[in-house]
Amino acid sequence: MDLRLYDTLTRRKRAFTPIDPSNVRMYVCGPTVYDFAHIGNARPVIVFDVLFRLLRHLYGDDHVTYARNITDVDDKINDRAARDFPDLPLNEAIRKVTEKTAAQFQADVAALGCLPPTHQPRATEFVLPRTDGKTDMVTFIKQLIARGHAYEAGGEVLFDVRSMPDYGALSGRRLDEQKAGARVAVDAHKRNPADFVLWKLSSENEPGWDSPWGRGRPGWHIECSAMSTAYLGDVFDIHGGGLDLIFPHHENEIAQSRCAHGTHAMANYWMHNGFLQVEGEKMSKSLGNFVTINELLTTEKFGGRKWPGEVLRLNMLRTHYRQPIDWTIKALEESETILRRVCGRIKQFEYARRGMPTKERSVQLNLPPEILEALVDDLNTPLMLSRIGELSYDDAFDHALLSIGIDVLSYARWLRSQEQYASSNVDELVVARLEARMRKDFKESDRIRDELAAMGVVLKDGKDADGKPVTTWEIAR
Ligand SMILES: Nc1ncnc2c1ncn2[C@@H]1O[C@H](COP(=O)(O)OP(=O)(O)OP(=O)(O)O)[C@@H](O)[C@H]1O
Ligand SMILES: [Zn+2]
Repeated sequence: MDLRLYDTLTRRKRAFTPIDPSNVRMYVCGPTVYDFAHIGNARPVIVFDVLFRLLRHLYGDDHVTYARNITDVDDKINDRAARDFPDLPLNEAIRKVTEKTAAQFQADVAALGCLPPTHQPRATEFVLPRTDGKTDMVTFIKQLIARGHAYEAGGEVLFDVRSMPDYGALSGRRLDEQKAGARVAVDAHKRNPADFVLWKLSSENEPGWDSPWGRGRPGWHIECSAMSTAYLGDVFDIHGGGLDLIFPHHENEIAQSRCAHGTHAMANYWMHNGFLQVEGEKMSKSLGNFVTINELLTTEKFGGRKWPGEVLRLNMLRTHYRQPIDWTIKALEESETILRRVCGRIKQFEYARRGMPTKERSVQLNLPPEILEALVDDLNTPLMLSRIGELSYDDAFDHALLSIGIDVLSYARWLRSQEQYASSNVDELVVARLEARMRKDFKESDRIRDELAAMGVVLKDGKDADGKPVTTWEIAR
C-alpha cells in the first residue's frame, strides 16, 4: 500500500519514495530543555511517533532511522540556570537544568506511548570536532565560509542569504519582499537584514567554546543541520516539526545544509503539524495559556482530575495532524470513553484467545486494509478511528485492534495498565463494596461503585448457587 505524505515545500501530497528502502531516514526538531514541556509541544512528538511506527511497519523495524535532537544550548537555558542555581558556577547550573528537564521530557513522552527515536543527540556534544568524526557545528560553519556562504562580522559569523538564489522557498518568503526593519532587526554589521547567526561570541558569564572565531556559542539553526548530517547524511527522507518552525528555523536549516553540501535538497519531504490551541490561540509559554504534559498526567489542574497518557494520545490523534486542535476537557472525556469502549472489546477478545488452541493463537494478525489505508493517506488518524468504530464486533474488528505491532493508539500500554489494576485494586474494592452492602452501608457501597465506574469497571450483582450475593465485574465496553 502506497504511503502519501503532504510536503510543505512542494505544497502537495506526494507518493513517498525513500532514498534507500533499507534505511528510511527521518529527522524531527526536538525540545529546548529549560522547562517542562507543554501539551502543545507533545503534538509533534506524538504525530511523528505515529509516522515512525508506520514506517517501521511498511519497511521493517530495522530499516528506519529516526533522529530527534535535544537543544541544550540556548539563552533561555542560561537565564533559567542563573535564576534557579545562583550559587553554582554557570556550567554546573546549566547542566543541572538541562539534565533534569531532558529526563522529565523523556518520562513525559514515554507516558504518551511514544517510542524513543533511534538517536537523540544533544547539541552541546556536536559543537566541536568529535573523535568519532561525526559532523560538528564548527566544521560545518568553516565549510560554509569556505564555500562563500558565510562571513564574519561584528563578533558573529553570519549566513549570507544573498548567496543562495532560492532562499525562502519553503516558507514562500522572497528576499526582496522582506523589508528591512519590518520583522528582522537591522544590524549594521549584516550585509542583508535577513542574514542569520551561525556563531556568536560569549561573554564571560555565558557558556562558550573556543573556535576559530573566538570563544562563543552556536546559533539555533546550525545544530539541526549538523546533527541531521551526522546521523542521516547530506540528504535524507523526511524532516518534521511544528508549523511555527517553517520560518525561520527550517528555512535556515535548508539554506545551511544545501549550501554546505552543494545539494539540491536537505530532505525530500517536509512535514509540519498544526497548532494545539486554547480558545482559538496557540498554546504557548509566552502567552501563558499552557498546561504541561506532566500536570495533565499527575495533577488535577486541568478539569479537576488526572488524565492517563493514552487518553491524551488518543485525543491528539482524533484530529488530523495538519489541522488545529482545541484542547478541551470535554474532548478529553470523549476520548476516554472511546478508549474504554474499544479496549473493553479487545480485552474480551484477548480472554477468548487465551482459551484457543496455541496454533490458532499464534497466527500473525495483520492490520486490516481499511485501517492501513487511512494511515498511509497522510496519516489520516481521524479516518482510521472512524473506521475502527465501523468495524463490526467480529474477528476483523479484533484483528484491527490487536495489531499491536503498530499500536498507533497505544492500546498495548493501556491494556497493560488495566491488567495491573485489574489484578490488585479492583478485586479488593469489589469485596469492600460487597461487605458494605451486607452491613447495609449503602452510602459506602455506592461510593465504591462510583469509584470503580470512574476506572471503567462495570459491576454485576447476582447470587451464587447457594443464594449468597456475589459481584462480578468487567471493563466497560
Ligand atoms: N501549541 C503548539 N501546537 C503544536 N506544536 C507546538 C505548539 N507549541 C510548540 N509546538 C512545537 O513543539 C516543538 C518544540 O518547540 P519549541 O521548543 O520551540 O516550543 P516552545 O518554544 O516551548 O514554544 P512556545 O514558546 O511557543 O510555547 C516544535 O516542533 C514546535 O513547533
Ligand atoms: Zn531543527
